[in-house]
Amino acid sequence: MPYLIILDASHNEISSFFGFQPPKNLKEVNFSHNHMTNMKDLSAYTSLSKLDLDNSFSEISGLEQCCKLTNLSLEHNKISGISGLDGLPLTHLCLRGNQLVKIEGLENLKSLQVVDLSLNSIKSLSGLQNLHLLGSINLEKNLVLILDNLWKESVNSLNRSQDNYRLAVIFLLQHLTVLDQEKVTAEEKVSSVNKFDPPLDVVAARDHMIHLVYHMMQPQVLFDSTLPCADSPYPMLVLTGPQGCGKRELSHKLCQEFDEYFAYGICHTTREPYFGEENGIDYHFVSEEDFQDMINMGKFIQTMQFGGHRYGLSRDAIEDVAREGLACCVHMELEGVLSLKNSYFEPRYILLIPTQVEQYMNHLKSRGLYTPAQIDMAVSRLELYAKTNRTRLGFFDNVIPCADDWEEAYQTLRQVVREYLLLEEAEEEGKNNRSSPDNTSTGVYLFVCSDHH
Ligand SMILES: Nc1ncnc2c1ncn2[C@@H]1O[C@H](COP(=O)(O)OP(=O)(O)OP(=O)(O)O)[C@@H](O)[C@H]1O
Repeated sequence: MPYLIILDASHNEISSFFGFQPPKNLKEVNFSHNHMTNMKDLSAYTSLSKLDLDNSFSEISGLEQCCKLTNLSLEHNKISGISGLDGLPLTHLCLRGNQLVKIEGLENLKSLQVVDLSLNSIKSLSGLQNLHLLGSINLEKNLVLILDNLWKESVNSLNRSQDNYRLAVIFLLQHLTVLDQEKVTAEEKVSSVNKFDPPLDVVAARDHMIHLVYHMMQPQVLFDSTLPCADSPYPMLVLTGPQGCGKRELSHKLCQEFDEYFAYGICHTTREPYFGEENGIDYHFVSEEDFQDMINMGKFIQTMQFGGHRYGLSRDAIEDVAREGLACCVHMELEGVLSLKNSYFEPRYILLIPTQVEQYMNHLKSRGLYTPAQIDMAVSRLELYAKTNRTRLGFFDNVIPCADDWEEAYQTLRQVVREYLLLEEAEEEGKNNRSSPDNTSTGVYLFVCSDHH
């Protein structure tokens, strides 16, 4: 039958495999449900595009030359390892009901769109990560319960329960449209990203929500930082920028020089103090447990995780400063800013951004506090700040470039703050009219009334 195109010989008792002259145009063959045990070389069947071989094979072989094979079903065999498929143009592959324990040998099947690996003993999903066209996968009835061994660390650490399974797989295989025979919905895709790699705004919104709810569960109190009018919120100054960019030193310096206006807001952290740092001056150094207790008691305005430690600005830290009649000056990373922006405080945000990457790296190295990985992380976050500044107009009230020498940056910062405080104008006025009362001493008032609001 030289013109045979489709052959269905399924559900018979055939034990020998392809024992006939290869018809030149044979495209689809179904030999499933027979008694075959060994695959054989099919290099002469060059037109084959669809092959069903549900039998008793324990190994895949002989398909290497089938350069048109797009659909292959090896359902219900005894295959314990995937091999011999490299480079085939397969789009559909079914290995349901075999003895697979891991996913291997698929990395070069770049055209794969639909894969059925159900009813095996697969424990890990690694082996699927580079299949960018994969839209449908069936993993039902496997051991993929504990998704360790994954290729994304965020999922590795978070995903330990069956509940997370579906979202974790959807997150890892972002092109999926069908998982375990169920359509992947847009909501699931969003939830999976929000769970395993949430955008900064989502993290900030969650952080704010937690602190707001815990705070609302506490008895209500009138705070010193609550000014009587909504138009004049309590004044705060936030210096932000990547780790070690100098914002901490500049905040301290600013609070020293402008001590009639600002005091340093002391955050809490769970990290150990560095050499020379003092509890209650640089940070309140607390245990993980105490930090969590403070969250539960609604003590924080915002918190963030950074480098494996937690940081948080407490209401009391702000209150301590407000009680003195001063504005609170704090420094924090971008995530902290995003969370604080959700609160009712309306600080001025000043971004300090290192302009010389090399210099910034050397500075971090010279501090002797960070591992190379931490330095890389800090440097990679430069772009995050730069991008936020580029894409979110007005997100930062001022941007001050800083190089190795912070004196120049401080002078710019100082000038910016003097403008906020309307000190120049007040001095000018004082010069012009020496007899008028000096209004520069009420720093809080001036700070609020500047052109920002
Ligand atoms: N409450 C907070 N929310 C968000 N970020 C914070 C908070 N408190 C501190 N940070 C920031 O966390 C980062 C790590 O702080 P840490 O003091 O451990 O690092 P550092 O190496 O001394 O860096 P830096 O000199 O910038 O403070 C810093 O960028 C710091 O500004």
